[in-house]
Amino acid sequence: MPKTKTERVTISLCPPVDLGGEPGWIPFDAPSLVGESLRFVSGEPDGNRFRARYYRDAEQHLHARIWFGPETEGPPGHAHGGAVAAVMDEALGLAAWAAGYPIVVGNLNVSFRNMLPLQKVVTVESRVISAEGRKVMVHGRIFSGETVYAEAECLCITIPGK
Ligand SMILES: CCCCCCCCCC(=O)SCCNC(=O)CCNC(=O)[C@H](O)C(C)(C)COP(=O)(O)OP(=O)(O)OC[C@H]1O[C@@H](n2cnc3c(N)ncnc32)[C@H](O)[C@@H]1OP(=O)(O)O
Repeated sequence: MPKTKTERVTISLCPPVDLGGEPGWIPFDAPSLVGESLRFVSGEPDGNRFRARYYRDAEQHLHARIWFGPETEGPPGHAHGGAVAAVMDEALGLAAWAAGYPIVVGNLNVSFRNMLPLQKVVTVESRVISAEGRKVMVHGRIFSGETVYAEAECLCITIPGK
Protein backbone atom coordinates (compact mmCIF):
# COMPACT_ATOMS: atom_id res chain seq x y z
CA MET A 1 0.00 0.00 0.00
CA PRO A 2 1.58 3.35 -1.00
CA LYS A 3 2.51 5.60 1.82
CA THR A 4 0.82 8.96 1.78
CA LYS A 5 2.46 12.07 3.08
CA THR A 6 0.43 13.91 5.67
CA GLU A 7 0.39 17.63 5.06
CA ARG A 8 -0.41 19.89 7.94
CA VAL A 9 -2.36 22.92 6.75
CA THR A 10 -2.69 25.71 9.22
CA ILE A 11 -5.61 28.02 8.71
CA SER A 12 -5.40 31.06 10.88
CA LEU A 13 -8.74 32.57 11.67
CA CYS A 14 -9.23 36.29 11.82
CA PRO A 15 -10.05 37.64 15.26
CA PRO A 16 -13.66 37.94 16.43
CA VAL A 17 -15.66 40.87 15.11
CA ASP A 18 -18.55 42.79 16.62
CA LEU A 19 -21.72 42.04 14.65
CA GLY A 20 -24.00 43.55 17.26
CA GLY A 21 -27.15 45.31 16.14
CA GLU A 22 -28.67 48.70 16.79
CA PRO A 23 -30.76 49.31 19.89
CA GLY A 24 -34.23 47.89 19.25
CA TRP A 25 -33.12 45.29 16.71
CA ILE A 26 -34.19 41.73 17.53
CA PRO A 27 -31.90 38.85 16.43
CA PHE A 28 -33.52 36.91 13.59
CA ASP A 29 -33.09 33.15 13.38
CA ALA A 30 -32.88 32.53 9.63
CA PRO A 31 -32.32 28.73 9.73
CA SER A 32 -35.50 28.19 11.73
CA LEU A 33 -37.43 29.88 8.92
CA VAL A 34 -35.72 28.66 5.75
CA GLY A 35 -33.72 25.66 6.98
CA GLU A 36 -30.04 24.91 7.42
CA SER A 37 -29.26 25.08 3.69
CA LEU A 38 -28.53 28.79 3.94
CA ARG A 39 -24.78 28.31 4.35
CA PHE A 40 -22.94 30.13 1.58
CA VAL A 41 -22.96 33.54 3.26
CA SER A 42 -24.02 32.88 6.83
CA GLY A 43 -22.89 29.30 7.40
CA GLU A 44 -19.45 29.96 8.89
CA PRO A 45 -19.96 32.55 11.63
CA ASP A 46 -16.31 32.29 12.75
CA GLY A 47 -14.71 31.69 9.34
CA ASN A 48 -12.66 33.85 7.01
CA ARG A 49 -15.24 34.22 4.24
CA PHE A 50 -18.35 36.00 5.49
CA ARG A 51 -19.60 36.50 9.00
CA ALA A 52 -23.24 37.49 9.15
CA ARG A 53 -25.92 38.14 11.70
CA TYR A 54 -29.55 38.99 10.93
CA TYR A 55 -31.95 41.21 12.84
CA ARG A 56 -35.44 42.62 12.52
CA ASP A 57 -36.44 46.08 13.65
CA ALA A 58 -39.71 47.15 15.30
CA GLU A 59 -41.32 47.46 11.85
CA GLN A 60 -40.18 43.91 10.99
CA HIS A 61 -37.70 45.05 8.34
CA LEU A 62 -34.72 42.71 8.00
CA HIS A 63 -31.21 44.05 8.61
CA ALA A 64 -27.86 42.29 8.56
CA ARG A 65 -24.45 43.00 9.92
CA ILE A 66 -21.96 41.47 7.53
CA TRP A 67 -18.19 41.15 7.73
CA PHE A 68 -16.40 40.52 4.44
CA GLY A 69 -13.40 38.35 5.27
CA PRO A 70 -10.13 37.89 3.37
CA GLU A 71 -11.58 34.99 1.37
CA THR A 72 -14.05 37.35 -0.33
CA GLU A 73 -11.26 39.36 -1.93
CA GLY A 74 -11.59 40.65 -5.47
CA PRO A 75 -9.67 43.87 -6.13
CA PRO A 76 -6.68 44.00 -3.75
CA GLY A 77 -7.91 44.63 -0.22
CA HIS A 78 -11.53 44.85 -1.29
CA ALA A 79 -14.53 42.58 -1.71
CA HIS A 80 -15.19 40.71 -4.95
CA GLY A 81 -18.33 41.88 -6.74
CA GLY A 82 -19.68 38.33 -6.65
CA ALA A 83 -19.26 38.30 -2.89
CA VAL A 84 -21.25 41.53 -2.64
CA ALA A 85 -23.92 40.05 -4.92
CA ALA A 86 -24.04 36.85 -2.84
CA VAL A 87 -24.77 38.91 0.26
CA MET A 88 -27.51 40.79 -1.58
CA ASP A 89 -29.00 37.52 -2.89
CA GLU A 90 -29.16 35.98 0.56
CA ALA A 91 -30.19 39.06 2.54
CA LEU A 92 -32.85 40.33 0.14
CA GLY A 93 -34.24 36.85 -0.52
CA LEU A 94 -34.38 36.28 3.19
CA ALA A 95 -36.17 39.61 3.65
CA ALA A 96 -38.97 38.30 1.43
CA TRP A 97 -39.13 35.05 3.43
CA ALA A 98 -39.19 37.03 6.67
CA ALA A 99 -42.12 39.03 5.29
CA GLY A 100 -44.04 35.79 4.70
CA TYR A 101 -43.22 35.03 1.05
CA PRO A 102 -41.58 31.65 0.29
CA ILE A 103 -39.51 32.61 -2.74
CA VAL A 104 -36.45 32.08 -4.83
CA VAL A 105 -34.62 35.00 -6.42
CA GLY A 106 -35.50 35.38 -10.09
CA ASN A 107 -33.56 38.51 -10.90
CA LEU A 108 -30.96 40.47 -8.95
CA ASN A 109 -29.67 43.85 -10.13
CA VAL A 110 -26.68 45.10 -8.14
CA SER A 111 -25.08 48.54 -8.48
CA PHE A 112 -21.58 48.68 -7.01
CA ARG A 113 -21.19 52.23 -5.70
CA ASN A 114 -17.90 52.09 -3.77
CA MET A 115 -15.16 49.51 -3.26
CA LEU A 116 -15.87 47.63 -0.05
CA PRO A 117 -12.79 47.20 2.18
CA LEU A 118 -12.11 43.70 3.53
CA GLN A 119 -12.51 42.95 7.22
CA LYS A 120 -15.01 45.72 7.68
CA VAL A 121 -18.41 45.26 9.31
CA VAL A 122 -21.13 46.77 7.14
CA THR A 123 -24.90 46.86 7.35
CA VAL A 124 -27.44 45.54 4.87
CA GLU A 125 -30.87 47.10 5.01
CA SER A 126 -33.83 45.81 3.04
CA ARG A 127 -37.40 46.72 2.20
CA VAL A 128 -40.12 44.68 0.59
CA ILE A 129 -41.37 47.22 -1.94
CA SER A 130 -44.26 45.37 -3.55
CA ALA A 131 -45.94 42.00 -3.92
CA GLU A 132 -48.09 41.33 -6.96
CA GLY A 133 -49.11 37.81 -7.89
CA ARG A 134 -45.97 35.68 -7.57
CA LYS A 135 -43.60 38.66 -7.88
CA VAL A 136 -42.14 40.20 -4.74
CA MET A 137 -39.79 43.16 -5.19
CA VAL A 138 -37.19 43.78 -2.50
CA HIS A 139 -34.74 46.69 -2.45
CA GLY A 140 -31.62 46.86 -0.34
CA ARG A 141 -28.30 48.54 0.20
CA ILE A 142 -25.01 47.82 1.88
CA PHE A 143 -23.57 50.75 3.76
CA SER A 144 -21.45 51.91 6.64
CA GLY A 145 -21.93 55.39 8.01
CA GLU A 146 -22.40 57.72 5.07
CA THR A 147 -20.79 55.38 2.56
CA VAL A 148 -23.03 53.25 0.36
CA TYR A 149 -21.12 50.29 -1.08
CA ALA A 150 -23.90 48.71 -3.12
CA GLU A 151 -27.58 48.98 -3.91
CA ALA A 152 -29.78 46.21 -5.25
CA GLU A 153 -33.20 45.47 -6.66
CA CYS A 154 -34.25 41.90 -6.20
CA LEU A 155 -37.22 40.31 -7.96
CA CYS A 156 -38.33 37.29 -5.98
CA ILE A 157 -40.76 34.69 -7.29
CA THR A 158 -42.92 32.73 -4.90
CA ILE A 159 -42.56 28.97 -5.02
CA PRO A 160 -45.87 27.27 -5.84
CA GLY A 161 -47.04 24.91 -3.13
CA LYS A 162 -44.85 26.34 -0.36
C1 LIG B 1 -35.46 27.29 0.47
C2 LIG B 1 -34.71 28.34 1.31
C3 LIG B 1 -34.38 29.51 0.51
C4 LIG B 1 -34.12 30.74 1.37
C5 LIG B 1 -33.10 31.54 0.74
C6 LIG B 1 -33.37 32.94 0.45
C7 LIG B 1 -32.14 33.56 -0.02
C8 LIG B 1 -31.52 32.78 -1.16
C9 LIG B 1 -32.00 33.25 -2.49
C10 LIG B 1 -31.42 32.41 -3.59
O1 LIG B 1 -30.23 32.36 -3.75
S1 LIG B 1 -32.50 31.56 -4.57
C11 LIG B 1 -31.36 30.75 -5.69
C12 LIG B 1 -31.16 31.55 -6.95
N1 LIG B 1 -32.37 31.52 -7.72
C13 LIG B 1 -32.69 30.45 -8.46
O2 LIG B 1 -32.00 29.49 -8.54
C14 LIG B 1 -33.99 30.55 -9.22
C15 LIG B 1 -33.94 29.77 -10.52
N2 LIG B 1 -35.14 30.04 -11.31
C16 LIG B 1 -36.30 29.35 -11.08
O3 LIG B 1 -36.38 28.45 -10.27
C17 LIG B 1 -37.47 29.73 -11.89
O4 LIG B 1 -37.07 30.42 -13.07
C18 LIG B 1 -38.47 30.63 -11.12
C19 LIG B 1 -39.05 29.84 -9.91
C20 LIG B 1 -37.84 31.94 -10.63
C21 LIG B 1 -39.64 30.99 -12.04
O5 LIG B 1 -40.06 29.82 -12.71
P1 LIG B 1 -41.58 29.39 -12.75
O6 LIG B 1 -41.70 28.41 -13.88
O7 LIG B 1 -42.06 28.96 -11.41
O8 LIG B 1 -42.36 30.72 -13.08
P2 LIG B 1 -42.59 31.46 -14.48
O9 LIG B 1 -41.40 31.32 -15.37
O10 LIG B 1 -43.92 31.03 -14.99
O11 LIG B 1 -42.64 32.98 -13.99
C22 LIG B 1 -43.63 33.42 -13.09
C23 LIG B 1 -43.72 34.92 -13.24
O12 LIG B 1 -42.47 35.47 -12.78
C24 LIG B 1 -41.82 36.16 -13.86
N3 LIG B 1 -40.39 35.84 -13.81
C25 LIG B 1 -39.84 34.67 -13.54
N4 LIG B 1 -38.50 34.74 -13.57
C26 LIG B 1 -38.22 36.02 -13.89
C27 LIG B 1 -37.03 36.74 -14.09
N5 LIG B 1 -35.84 36.14 -13.96
N6 LIG B 1 -37.10 38.04 -14.38
C28 LIG B 1 -38.30 38.65 -14.51
N7 LIG B 1 -39.47 38.02 -14.33
C29 LIG B 1 -39.44 36.73 -14.04
C30 LIG B 1 -42.45 35.59 -15.12
O13 LIG B 1 -42.36 36.52 -16.19
C31 LIG B 1 -43.87 35.37 -14.69
O14 LIG B 1 -44.55 36.60 -14.67
P3 LIG B 1 -46.11 36.69 -15.08
O15 LIG B 1 -46.84 35.92 -14.01
O16 LIG B 1 -46.42 38.17 -15.04
O17 LIG B 1 -46.22 36.10 -16.44
